[in-house]
Amino acid sequence: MTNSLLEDLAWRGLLYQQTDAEGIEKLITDEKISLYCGVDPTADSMHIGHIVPLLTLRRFQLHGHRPILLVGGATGMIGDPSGRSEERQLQTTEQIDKNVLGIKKQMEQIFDFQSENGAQMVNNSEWIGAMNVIEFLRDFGKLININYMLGKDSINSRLDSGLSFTEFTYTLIQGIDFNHLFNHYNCRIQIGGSDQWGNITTGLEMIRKTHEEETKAFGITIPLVTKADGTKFGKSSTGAVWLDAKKTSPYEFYQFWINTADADVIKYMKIFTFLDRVVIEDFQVSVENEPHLRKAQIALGEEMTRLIHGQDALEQAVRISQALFSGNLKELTAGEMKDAFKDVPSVEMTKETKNIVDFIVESGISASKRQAREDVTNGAISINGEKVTDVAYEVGEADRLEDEFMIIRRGKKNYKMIKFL
Ligand SMILES: N[C@@H](Cc1ccc(O)cc1)C(=O)O
Repeated sequence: MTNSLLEDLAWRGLLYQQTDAEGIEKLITDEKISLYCGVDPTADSMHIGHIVPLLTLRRFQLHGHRPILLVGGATGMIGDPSGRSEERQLQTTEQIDKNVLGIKKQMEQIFDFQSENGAQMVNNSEWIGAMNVIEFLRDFGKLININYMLGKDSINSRLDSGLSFTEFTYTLIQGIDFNHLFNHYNCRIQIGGSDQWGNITTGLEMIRKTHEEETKAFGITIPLVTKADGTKFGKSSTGAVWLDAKKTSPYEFYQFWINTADADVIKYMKIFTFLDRVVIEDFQVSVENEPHLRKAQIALGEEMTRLIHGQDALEQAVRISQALFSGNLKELTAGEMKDAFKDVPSVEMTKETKNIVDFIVESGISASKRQAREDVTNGAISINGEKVTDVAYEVGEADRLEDEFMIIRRGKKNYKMIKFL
């Protein structure tokens, strides 16, 4: 292979299927092209699984090609059956409008919109929303055979478990999108996750049937990101890892990457970061020779948190992580503290002032009064990062952060959040 972009993509493990590898290589070597990837507004934020094709598109942009970012205002109304074992719940128009805004904002962060090959954002409701049913059936439905559709994995695999006519037609809508972008934006390639193969090829079929000469449009899919231990990629202890800081805080986001297993970290660096090959190869050596330093994990956490949340949020995430590691909580603000301890067990207590010994028994920190007294005198108890060694200490207003909560620790690692009612 002589095309440096494709070589890089192959090295990163980003090429799963290509409709015509030679054709694609020739096309992007000879010309700067436009190419697209779509995201349906199924939620008001994307999660990290969504960004793999988008980051790939960004790699094309860095090589001079123009990305077209499609938000599926129309397809989101239908629901893509690809890769799903069950029919989706329909969403309301209001929900979809809200989701579209959230997703657009996140796309804007990843791409450059200013340069000569600046990204372009489109919403398929622009052309699908205006189409009437006769037009749909005559101009597009006629191009595709039922038998051809039934051959698609996304459809075939759902025939027994149930597939509505609505989701059955989804692939035609995405096909119309590709055809539309080919006609109006000279869009030559569609990129998607491996589950999008069927939808991408429907588009190519439509383009082929509506254009006389041999057409020059292609599809590329990207492999599903997997984990070496066989569990599902992209989940933290609390669920999906979202890009929206309100759903997954920058600290949690940073932690997710930092906790990557040695067996996965280099693979993720290749897929998710824009670090150069030589840099990643150095990290690979580090993972092999000095894995305890976790240099690669730290770099991955930094790259990803900076990319999605910016430098300030990254620095804050690092600060929280260090404070937790050293046990020195005094450096954290109340807000950071809340974020850092989101997952520790919590108990609810009333706001009345209480003696420390009673307080830690009642909150379940120490098992008995005798134990509690011992813990306090031994210096094993701290409130919001500050040791309390006086058994006569009265826990009160001054110990409540934001008048709402408190972090109490027994020993080195036993944290509890007290929520005041
Ligand atoms: N079907 C894609 C999203 C998409 C929608 C419309 C398109 O034209 C392209 C892609 C998905 O679910 O991930």
